[in-house]
Amino acid sequence: ACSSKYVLSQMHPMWQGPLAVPGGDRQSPIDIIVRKSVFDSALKPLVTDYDPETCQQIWNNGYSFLVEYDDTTDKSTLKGGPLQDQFRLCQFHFHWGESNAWGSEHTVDRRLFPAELHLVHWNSDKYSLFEEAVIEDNGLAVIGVFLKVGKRHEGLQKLVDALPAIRHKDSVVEFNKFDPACLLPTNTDNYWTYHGSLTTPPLTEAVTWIVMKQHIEVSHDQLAVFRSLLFTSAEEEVQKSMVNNFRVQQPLCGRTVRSSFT
Ligand SMILES: COc1ccc2c(ccc[n+]2C(=O)c2ccc(S(N)(=O)=O)cc2)c1
Ligand SMILES: [Zn+2]
Repeated sequence: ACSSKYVLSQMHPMWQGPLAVPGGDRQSPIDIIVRKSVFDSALKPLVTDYDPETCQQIWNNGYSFLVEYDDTTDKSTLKGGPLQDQFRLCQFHFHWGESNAWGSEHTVDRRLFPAELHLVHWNSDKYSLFEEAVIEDNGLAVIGVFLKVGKRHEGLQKLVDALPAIRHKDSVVEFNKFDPACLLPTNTDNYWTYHGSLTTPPLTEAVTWIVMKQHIEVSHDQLAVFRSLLFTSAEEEVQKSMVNNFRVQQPLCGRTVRSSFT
């Protein structure tokens, strides 16, 4: 597991702050301006190889909910695409809005989506722990997938059914045999990629972002269950709905966004 060790207290739920990292010139998320992205024929297809047996738990960290994977071996990996090394899946989570009108972190030509999935991986060729990788330039690779409201996503339902058990911050339940590949779009060959950062504290500029061009569809009711989660722990008297847990777009600062497609 890659994030359960972290105390997330520094991550105030409504935190979307102007908080910039000193000298932070490669922050995320960004607006992807399609006509300004540069086609790179050297970009390869993504190669994901996820083992559902490595799925361990699902928990509410007070900012989103995370599905964590055993990343002590190379059983669930990502390579190819823009990556030179092999990366290990450690967790996936989502960002969403209080309404279907917004919620994603990245935007495409300023278009907002109701939610965005992040599959978080760390470079296991170069580092031996997530904690080491998270502070290195080429330490992390995060796949971003946009969610649109439409037909029900059968694969997502198993995850949605587990959410009521983790309504409050810091609640954890065992969660096994979930194959995150079912959350990827049918076409994973078309993506944008750029160098950026974590979108929550510690905002480290360690991420090779791989944002899928094709979205996935989930039902309105499935997304409504995301919004039934709470930022607050069971002890707090005022309960706050977990919504709008996204960061605002950050300056591109001269970075180039490459595309794997024309
Ligand atoms: C070194 O201290 C850390 C390191 C990482 C922490 C973290 C707290 C929360 C999330 N993380 C994360 O791992 C994390 C944060 C954001 C993202 S995101 N939204 O995919 O950019 C992915 C992963 C603290
Ligand atoms: Zn995220």
